[in-house]
Amino acid sequence: MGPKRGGEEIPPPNRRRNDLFVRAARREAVERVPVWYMRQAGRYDPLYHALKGERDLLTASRDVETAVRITLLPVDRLGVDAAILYADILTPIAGAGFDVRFIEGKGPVIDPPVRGDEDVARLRAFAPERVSFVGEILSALRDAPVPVIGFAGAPFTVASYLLEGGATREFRRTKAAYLSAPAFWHELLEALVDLTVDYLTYQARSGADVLMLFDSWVGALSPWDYEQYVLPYVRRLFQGLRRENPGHVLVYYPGVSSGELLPLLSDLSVDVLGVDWRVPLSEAAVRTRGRFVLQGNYDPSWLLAPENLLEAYAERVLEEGEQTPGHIFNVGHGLFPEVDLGKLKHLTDFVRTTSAARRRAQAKGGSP
Ligand SMILES: Cc1c2[nH]c(c1CCC(=O)O)Cc1[nH]c(c(CCC(=O)O)c1C)Cc1[nH]c(c(CCC(=O)O)c1C)Cc1[nH]c(c(C)c1CCC(=O)O)C2
Repeated sequence: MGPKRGGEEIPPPNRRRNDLFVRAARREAVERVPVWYMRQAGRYDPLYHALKGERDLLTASRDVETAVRITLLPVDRLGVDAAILYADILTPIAGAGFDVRFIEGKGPVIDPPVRGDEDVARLRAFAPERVSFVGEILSALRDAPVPVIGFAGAPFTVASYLLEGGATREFRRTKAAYLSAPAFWHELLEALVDLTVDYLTYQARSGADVLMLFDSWVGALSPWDYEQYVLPYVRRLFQGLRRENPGHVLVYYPGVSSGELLPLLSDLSVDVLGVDWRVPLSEAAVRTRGRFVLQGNYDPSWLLAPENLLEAYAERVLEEGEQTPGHIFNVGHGLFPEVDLGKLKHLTDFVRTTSAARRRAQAKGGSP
């Protein structure tokens, strides 16, 4: 029998054939830099579209067999060192009974959006069993060759979809909520923190090795607002996750244009911090006082460059990564559908072989 927590049996950890990602996240010695990509599910890959068919994302991800195959697709096609659950940050929001739709070219739409306390009550009534397909997908991935990343949206980023009803550039309703209805904002973010701790803990118990929190849009805030209206919830969320899942790797991605927020994050209880491409990794390490392994931060648009240039950029990112406490290669924000599968495979191979050669040269004491 495994250990118990809260009266519930905790399954033993998974054994992966390739555990490079987890070792790098724990700052153990690695023979090369692990690599995976945000939004790697495969919109650049015709096989992804064939597996998904005419279904929308939420419908396709409820089909456990399809979701498992899509989760593993980039592992097979690209040779990445981690797989990420095929779901969305709005999966639990749909599970809580909100009408969430993905509209081609527009992104997610929530209609009607959140307006009052009854919506907060709906979030409070969510239990992970309402999205039991997520648990089934992760259980089916216990034999996967690489670590599996479970994830959720962070309270601010999810609140912005809930309040705006969809994507926005200005975040006016979201900012109005914390500025002019702080009690409501507090109730909403508290509800999202609790929901997210439960949901990610459920993912860990179901088989996820890594728990990642996407806060893609916090870069829209000033450091003052972030510190006052968002950071306390992020902090509490990670404290809860650490308490419930002490053996799991925790990752925070503060998203696009978050460079000015980095100094505020250095005391967060996480192992890995995702960085966008606007800040060099060496500088991100200074801003976070060397507290984290850094993940990133290749501009996905560099994949539009010819292969020699695309390699030069990758080498630059690898060099920067060597000036941090540890590096996991990734894009600074998600891959987009126009990315060429062949070029992405080329980049992946390049990162694998180049970082291995650099490590070997360093071990011999020479310069790479
Ligand atoms: C902000 C955000 C969302 N979703 C997510 C974030 C955080 C990361 C980020 O900043 O990119 C996270 C996400 N969404 C999806 C995954 C799983 C697999 C993967 O990373 O490849 C993950 C980790 C599937 C998805 N989620 C979505 C798709 C594309 C639509 C589809 O294939 O049906 C996928 C594969 C749709 C989605 N979902 C969301 C948007 C803005 C969009 C549409 C925009 C776009 O097209 O790029 C919300």
